[in-house]
Amino acid sequence: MVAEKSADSQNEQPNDILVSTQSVVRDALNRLGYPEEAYELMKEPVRMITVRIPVRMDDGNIKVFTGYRAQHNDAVGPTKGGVRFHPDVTEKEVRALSIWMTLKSGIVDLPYGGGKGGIICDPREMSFRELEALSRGYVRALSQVVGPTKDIPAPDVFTNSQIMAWMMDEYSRIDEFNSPGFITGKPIVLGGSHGRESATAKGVTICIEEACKKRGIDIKDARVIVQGFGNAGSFLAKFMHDMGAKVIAISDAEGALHDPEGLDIDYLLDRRDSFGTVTNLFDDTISNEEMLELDTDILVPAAIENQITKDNANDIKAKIVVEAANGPTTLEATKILTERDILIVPDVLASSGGVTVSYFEWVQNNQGFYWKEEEVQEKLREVLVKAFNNVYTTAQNRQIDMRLAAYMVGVRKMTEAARFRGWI
Ligand SMILES: NC(=O)C1=CN([C@@H]2O[C@H](COP(=O)(O)OP(=O)(O)OC[C@H]3O[C@@H](n4cnc5c(N)ncnc54)[C@H](O)[C@@H]3O)[C@@H](O)[C@H]2O)C=CC1
Ligand SMILES: O=C(O)CCC(=O)C(=O)O
Repeated sequence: MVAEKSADSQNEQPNDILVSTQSVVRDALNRLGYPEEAYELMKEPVRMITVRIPVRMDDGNIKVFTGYRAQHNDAVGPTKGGVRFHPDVTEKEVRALSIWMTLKSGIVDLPYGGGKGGIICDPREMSFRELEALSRGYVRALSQVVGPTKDIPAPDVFTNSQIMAWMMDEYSRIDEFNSPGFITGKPIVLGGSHGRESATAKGVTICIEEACKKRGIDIKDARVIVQGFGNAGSFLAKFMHDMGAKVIAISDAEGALHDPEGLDIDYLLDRRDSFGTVTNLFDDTISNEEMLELDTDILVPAAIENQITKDNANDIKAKIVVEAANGPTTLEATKILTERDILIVPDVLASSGGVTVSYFEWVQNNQGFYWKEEEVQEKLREVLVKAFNNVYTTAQNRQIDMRLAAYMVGVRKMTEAARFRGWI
């Protein structure tokens, strides 16, 4: 098949996450023998919406924020994925993130396509009232194209259950109907699911357990480094600590903490703020860059994109890299790590616990009957163990890395659904 250059690849940057995602999607579809149309459909979201949201700030002035929602593909079912509030959000990033959501849903076999949203803002510098106005404004701007059977948002970087609650309330007012299934990651009293808050980290933990079995590592003796101390990273550090591993370093946007004897995770959890910042309370910090290169058994990037690149991949000392964050490792770095026999458990598999329990939440909202925490945990484990082994076996059988294997597993469901619908 001819490898045509996409419009984006003409301005290709080495760490351009959309271009690199498209190239792995193309490779996966080619290896599965799908025609070029499948790639044409998969390479971009079917719908990309830009919204402008005016918010009266506390100083009395109006500030107009830009937000995005990408709906990648709804061949399988409604689109689904988180909304991030971050100053570095870009349209291109949201497009790539929506493709990853389609892949995740395919890997864990959910009845969804991928979606993703973002607003360019810094919630760390906004008041509670301003954040509420922004969250409600985003939903008003998108109300015609989202909904429990169309596109279902959820939390992501710097958004949380309170923001989901405001968004659900705004949608319910517009819809003139109480609509808990419009959004997931809600507080329990508003129809949230037990286990959703820690679900991403729980899914990462299950992947670490499975990866350790493959590489003969005992978690009880293992040293772990976690980049990012927010929803994904802090719960993960706690789970690893409780399983007897030594969490020797953690970080946030301001820096990193390192103790070769193991950090006091319960103390750090107690002191972190709602944006996952804790290192600012300490003097003896190191940089995120230094932390990634420390000697360890397991490295979990759980913050942002493009953290492991060709510039530091040769200095990574971990035996296993498990990607809790979306897109933390570039393709060049993936190649280097794989050549060095470091096992990478890719984001679209490792972080799929979040959307899996979001699906459980949506199912519970739709049926109006709620499950116990143990039931959620049991179902999550079953889904993730199966997904991990499916991807691992694909990688072994085809002699390819886990990222490409995960994409091969992930693209299949959407492509088959599109074919049956007669779209390709
Ligand atoms: N929350 C969820 O359910 C899911 C999250 N993810 C991914 O996990 C990653 C983290 O998300 P959350 O934990 O939800 O976000 P969060 O907002 O709860 O925490 C983000 C953490 O990353 C840190 N951080 C931000 N910028 C950084 C930088 N430049 N360098 C180092 N650290 C930095 C923050 O200080 C904070 O500790 C993201 O890639 C997100 O897309 C993936 C699947 C689901
Ligand atoms: O819980 C969800 O629906 C989506 C989570 C998400 O945005 C992600 O996995 O990146």
